[in-house]
Amino acid sequence: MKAHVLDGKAFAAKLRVTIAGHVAALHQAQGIVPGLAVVLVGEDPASQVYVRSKGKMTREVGMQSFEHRLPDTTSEADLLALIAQLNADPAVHGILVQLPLPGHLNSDLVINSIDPAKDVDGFHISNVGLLGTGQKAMVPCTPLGCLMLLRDHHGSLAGKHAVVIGRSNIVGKPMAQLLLGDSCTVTIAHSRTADLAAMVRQADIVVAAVGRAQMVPGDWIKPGATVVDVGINRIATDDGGTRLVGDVDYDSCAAVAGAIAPVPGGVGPMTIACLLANTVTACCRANGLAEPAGLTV
Ligand SMILES: Nc1nc2c(c(=O)[nH]1)N[C@@H](CN(C=O)c1ccc(C(=O)N[C@@H](CCC(=O)O)C(=O)O)cc1)CN2
Repeated sequence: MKAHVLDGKAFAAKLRVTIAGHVAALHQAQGIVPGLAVVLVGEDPASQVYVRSKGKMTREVGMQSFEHRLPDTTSEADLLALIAQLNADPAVHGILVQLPLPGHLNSDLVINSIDPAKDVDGFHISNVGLLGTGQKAMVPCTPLGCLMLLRDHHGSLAGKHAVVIGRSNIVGKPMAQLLLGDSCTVTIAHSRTADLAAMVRQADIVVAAVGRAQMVPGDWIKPGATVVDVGINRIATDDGGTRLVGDVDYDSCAAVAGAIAPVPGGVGPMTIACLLANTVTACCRANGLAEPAGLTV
């Protein structure tokens, strides 16, 4: 059996077309243009690529993009002052601080200084609490993208056993909350889980977000299970170059799974599309307007 491929690239492209329609309608009916501010501190090469892509796609769907690039010597006080300015700016509906931040900056402090209503990453402690208690929140983009792919493939997820490998605040924990919200039975596993292979073999849905290249082999996967790979790992190739791989060993997992989200082209593109979706949602909430259906949970 060869697994069905969950094509995040195609899904994200369609979602961006839908978002562009909502942005145009907001402009026409209300004279409002949603605005997204992205803050990059330092020169991490991968972060620079993601931030460039975010700006480009923001503009492509018709929203305003505000980019702030700060040197890696930026003090915490200066970064907090910029966030305070963006919090107060009515043209800015969404604020995102690209992670990771340079080591001298306290990420928790910085994230929690963002107005929760503009926290389109869904990382602010208020949004974490709202999501965890089943209330209306801003939902982290990568887990939201995974959930959209899973719902699109399965319809209802109720009763399925989902094993999330990884316990990060960005992916693992919010992913588990979202799957619980869809009535899955959820196990959060991690590098210190006893007999991880046996645990993963019980899963109808595996979400791998552990940050270790090709860690999950095909013989950990229950035949027919759905595998969502969140990993982004660059590994060396024999010809001296590099290539991107996920946290699962694609070929052996695809041979056993019923469906699989690949790397690249699976969850990654969904992350940015969901960021744009969250910005439209934040803009509608800020203006007391009905939220378009299908952009969040
Ligand atoms: N503030 C945030 N920081 C980070 C987040 C986040 O959601 N918020 N997530 C990641 C990085 N990220 C977005 O910021 C991101 C990662 C990957 C992709 C993507 O499209 N990947 C492509 C491959 C791209 C490549 O070739 O390198 C794919 O998987 O197909 C988009 C966004 C950490 N920081």
